[in-house]
Amino acid sequence: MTEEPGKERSSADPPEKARHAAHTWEEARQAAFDAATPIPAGPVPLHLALGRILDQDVVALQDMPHYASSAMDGWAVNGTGPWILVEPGTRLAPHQASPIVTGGLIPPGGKGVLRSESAGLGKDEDGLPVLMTGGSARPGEPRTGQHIRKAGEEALEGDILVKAGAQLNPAHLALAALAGYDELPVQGKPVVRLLLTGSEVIGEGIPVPGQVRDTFGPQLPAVVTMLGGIAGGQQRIGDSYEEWLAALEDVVPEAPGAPDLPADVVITTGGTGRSGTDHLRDAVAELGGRLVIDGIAMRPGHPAVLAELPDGRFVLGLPGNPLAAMMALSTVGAPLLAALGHGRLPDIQEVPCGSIIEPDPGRTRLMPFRLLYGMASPAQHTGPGMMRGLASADGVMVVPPHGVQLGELVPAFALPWGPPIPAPAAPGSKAKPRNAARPGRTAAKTAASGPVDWSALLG
Ligand SMILES: Nc1nc2c(c(=O)[nH]1)N[C@H]1C(S)=C(S)[C@@H](COP(=O)(O)OP(=O)(O)OC[C@H]3O[C@@H](n4cnc5c(N)ncnc54)[C@H](O)[C@@H]3O)O[C@H]1N2
Ligand code: MOO
Repeated sequence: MTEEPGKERSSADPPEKARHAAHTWEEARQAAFDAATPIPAGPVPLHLALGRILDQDVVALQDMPHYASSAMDGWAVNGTGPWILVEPGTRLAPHQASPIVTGGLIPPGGKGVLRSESAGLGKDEDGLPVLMTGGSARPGEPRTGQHIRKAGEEALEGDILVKAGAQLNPAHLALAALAGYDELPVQGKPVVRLLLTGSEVIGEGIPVPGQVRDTFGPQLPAVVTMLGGIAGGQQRIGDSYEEWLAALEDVVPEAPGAPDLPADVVITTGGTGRSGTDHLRDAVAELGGRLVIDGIAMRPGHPAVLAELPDGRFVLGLPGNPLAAMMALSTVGAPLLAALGHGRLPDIQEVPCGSIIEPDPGRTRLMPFRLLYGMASPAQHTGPGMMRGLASADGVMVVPPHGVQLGELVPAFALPWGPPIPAPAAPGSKAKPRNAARPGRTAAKTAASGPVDWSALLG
């Protein structure tokens, strides 16, 4: 059941930090998915519409092109030459011409365009300037309609230019612009702003003792995008309650170029603990928000929080420890962004486990793994504050509290940036090293008698 402590609290009645009922890992994913409804479709400016799913057909608002124009630099002419020259834009009577450039509006009475390289200027018997064919002109040039782009030759008013459901590519955007659109109706997609907290966190350079380099700024916008969100910029704050409160009221992106769209989700990093410097829950409560998830029985990432503010924004509180944060993002953020973006609850696959993993009663462990001979071996360097193990991982095992036996199938998920988890071998077939059939190799002898723990090979 979802606990909602924020609802009963007021700022005069500070929340009790120590008490909360953690969701199981499975409950937390489902609760995050169920908390959100798909964001309705709406118009977005063309420059932000790339990759979005078109919600309604784009139709031609008028004939395209909407006026007849010249396809060549030269002369708009009426009838046969020689032609008397008149001012550009005036109606052409038979045997009259006026200069025109490529794309120029064909004047009334213009029947064709004589290319500049097919034309020559001369004088008539009265000594007045006239235009004649010459140069590379072919006999009969220009024919009626020659080198004129007719109105409506690309589309007639009302024609469907792009069908609803298309994922908008750059050419779609150009076509919409050509048709006169400034914005397009697209399916909703969550805009995610990041609030990175911690006065010890520095954004550049080599950290001295007591400082840490920010791991979230370089990775979270990309991961948010991979999970189907729109990275909407980020703000950094220190550790004071006032900063937390002000920023949660309105995250002001510092990153230049962030799309100027209201946030649907604010992802915070740090401050999920229960010490005097951890303010997430208090700030959410003071803003009148409700906690959807307050802790998950998993490791790492157990202090993760999901809250909903009265204005409808979700706040996803990731723990400060970098690996813990990524595991919390995979558990809560991925389902939340999927639900907001019209998607399904992300899939969980199974992979044969390449090690014995002892029980850890009461909590799920999320273990980045490496695939060795088709089996998942826990990666090294996977402390909650580390990134090295995740950086080389092939996926993440979801190890149940009762542990896993060697060779047993264990639930697993792919990394947003990684390859899909390979389908496990058919029942009855044994996971074997690729060289198992070759005689004389140690692997061949051992694989024949059952699964082998290859994790010692991981460096
Ligand atoms: N007494 C207890 N202490 C802690 C518990 C607990 O149950 N009882 N849980 C631990 C676990 S597990 C986690 S996870 C963290 C949660 O910490 P917070 O979310 O409050 O985060 P901070 O305390 O602000 O930072 C934790 C850690 O992460 C580093 N950090 C913060 N931001 C960044 C960043 N942008 N890039 C890299 N590293 C970052 C920060 O320096 C800290 O080292 O609480 C444990 N403690
Ligand atoms: O579980 Mo914490 O979330 O270890 O790092």
